[in-house]
Formats: sequence, structure tokens, C-alpha cells
Amino acid sequence: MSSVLQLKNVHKAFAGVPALSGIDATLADNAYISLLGPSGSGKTTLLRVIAGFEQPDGGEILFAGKRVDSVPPHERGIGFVFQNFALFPHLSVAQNIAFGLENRVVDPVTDPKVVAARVRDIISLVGLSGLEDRATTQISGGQKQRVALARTLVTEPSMVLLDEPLGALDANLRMRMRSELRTIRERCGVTFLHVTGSETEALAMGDTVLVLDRGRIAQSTDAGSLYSRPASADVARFLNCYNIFSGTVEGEGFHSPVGMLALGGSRQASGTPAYAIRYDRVSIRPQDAAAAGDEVRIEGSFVASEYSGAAINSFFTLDDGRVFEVETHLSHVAPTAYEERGRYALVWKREDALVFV
Ligand SMILES: Nc1ncnc2c1ncn2[C@@H]1O[C@H](COP(=O)(O)OP(=O)(O)OP(=O)(O)O)[C@@H](O)[C@H]1O
Repeated sequence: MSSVLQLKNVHKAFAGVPALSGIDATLADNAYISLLGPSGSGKTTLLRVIAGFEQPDGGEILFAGKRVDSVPPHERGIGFVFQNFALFPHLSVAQNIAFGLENRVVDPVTDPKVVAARVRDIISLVGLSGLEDRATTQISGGQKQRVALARTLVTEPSMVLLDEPLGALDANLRMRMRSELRTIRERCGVTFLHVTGSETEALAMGDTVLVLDRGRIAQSTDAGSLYSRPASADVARFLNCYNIFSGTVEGEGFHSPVGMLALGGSRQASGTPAYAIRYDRVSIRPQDAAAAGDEVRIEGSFVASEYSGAAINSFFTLDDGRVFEVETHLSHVAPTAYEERGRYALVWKREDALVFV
């Protein structure tokens, strides 16, 4: 697979405080890439450095194999879609889209016929046909998002950076726009780098997910591998689908605040010892149920359940006071009612746990 962008040891600090601490990454051509990280991890700074709005303090940025560190933003061939869309309120949908093409610094298009044809093509690509003459104050949030994207795509960028592009939309529309964005990207064939703080959005959209943690790439892999094999307890924590215990490995057990957890399966070097078990790998049994030889069993008191359509998430408090979450997919079993404050056995297979050493 060929690459569109390479980052080598990219650094950036603000007033001596590091925002990017040595970013190494290679982004494939013609791919959807999610950039996931908690607030303050450096996502926006990384996008701005790639776009050229911000100068890195050190490192190299190569775009299609050429260094672009000293190339101004408008000459990089990189499109940028802002979270708030930044549309011109006094211009129509078509005029907003044409603006970028007519006014671009490199190779502006001045022939009105060519502009009109390109705008028409891009309007159809993003699904805005029929709204050409509407004011951008008279269209919905999802339509504004499409205008913002069309305005970037019409300039034929070699890559598009999207900073929380779905952040301003309501939950329903956000879900719909996920697949729209993927479809539009496939049609135009350029790499999208999509910044999000939402793990579900990152996993749903990215062919590859880059996880940023305190200015470093903590993991870069496909969504399936990230979900089932996070590289560290910190990455597992961002994914929001693991119960995580700190502690230490002692022989064939993990010494945790809720007791010794028997180990099976593999161990992963990550620098900080931790034990992680996915919410949906745990089964809830009556307190007197015994565990099999290949299982781990702890006890918890039931607090509440939350129904979310295809699954139920049940919350228990453990003996050290922490909350432990279990996700039960309703395609497997009928929902069970648990007794409030009742004690239950929480059981999983030893080999399903991730053990970081
Ligand atoms: N212009 C700036 N001046 C000073 N500090 C900055 C500036 N821009 C970013 N920072 C700092 O750099 C770090 C990374 O910020 P950045 O905005 O890149 O994070 P982020 O992951 O995009 O966060 P969020 O999801 O909250 O937008 C933060 O500690 C932030 O306070």
C-alpha cells in the first residue's frame, strides 16, 4: 500500500509544554484514518501541523514523498474541514462551494463554465443536488457539513483533514453522517484523516485508527485489532469497553485490589502492569455458582442496568468500591432482572483477559 503522508519524530511545544512529543506515523493513500485521543492529547495540534497552520519545533513531514515543512498551507494540497463548518452566511450553497475554487492561490479557476461544472459534480457527489441556490442559513446541520466538505473537495486536495467533523451534529445525524462520509471518501479516493474523541466513531469509521496519548501515538492499527488487542491499559481505557485493574503479576496470578486473578493466555509488554477484561466477556451468575478451572470469578453487588437496544450494560460495585461493568448482548440471551444490591458471581475465561506487564 502506498503512503500519502509520513511523520517522522514530529515535536511541538507551547511555552515549553509539549503538545506533540515525537510523532512517527505513515498514513496510507486512499484510506479512512481515525485519529482518536482524549481531550488535550494533541489531536488538533497534529492536524494543524500537518496542514501547515502551525510550525513543528522538530521532525519531518513528508507529503507524497516530499518534505513540506516549509511549504505554506495553501500550497500543500491538503483540505481542512472545521468543526463549526465556517461557511459564508451571505453566500448560497453553490457560491460557498465555488468560492474555494475561484479564490485558491495556486491555479484559481476563473472560467464560470468550468466553475459551474465542477460545483455541479461535487454537489452531486456529496448529495446536495436541488439545494444549490439555498442560503447556508436555511439548510440543516447535516447539509452544512456536506457544504463544508464539498467546499474542500472541489479544490481536489490529495488529502482531507477533518477536525471533529460530526461534533456539531445531533446524535441521530451523527450516526447517519458516519456512513455518508465513508461513502463520499470512497467515491473521491483521497485519504481522510478524521479527528474524534469518540471511540465508537473512531472504530466505526477508520480503516486504520491512530490513538494519540499525551502527544504520542500509543497505537496504530485496524479497528478490529484495536478493540480486541489494545497495546496498553491506557489505550484500553480510552476504548471504554474494558474493566481495568492495576496490580502486579505474581507467578500464575495477577495481584489486584480485589484479590488474586488467575492468569491464562498471553502477556503483553507495555511498561505499566494492568489486567483488563472486556465488558462483553463477563457472565453474571448466582452467587453460589462455582467457576470452572479455566475461569476467573469475583463477586460484586448489583447497582443498575442500562438498556441500549441490542445490549444491556449492568453495573456492579466490587469490594474495593470500584464499579465493574458487564455488557450482555441480547441476541445471545433474554434480559435478566437482577436484585438491587444482590451479590452475584462475575465470571470470565482466564484466556479472555489482557495482561499488561
Ligand atoms: N495555541 C496554543 N497555545 C498554548 N497551548 C496550546 C495551544 N494549542 C494547544 N495547546 C495545548 O496543547 C495541548 C494539546 O492540545 P490540542 O488542542 O491539540 O488537544 P486535542 O487532543 O485536540 O484536545 P480536544 O479534544 O480537547 O480539542 C493541550 O495541552 C493544549 O492546552
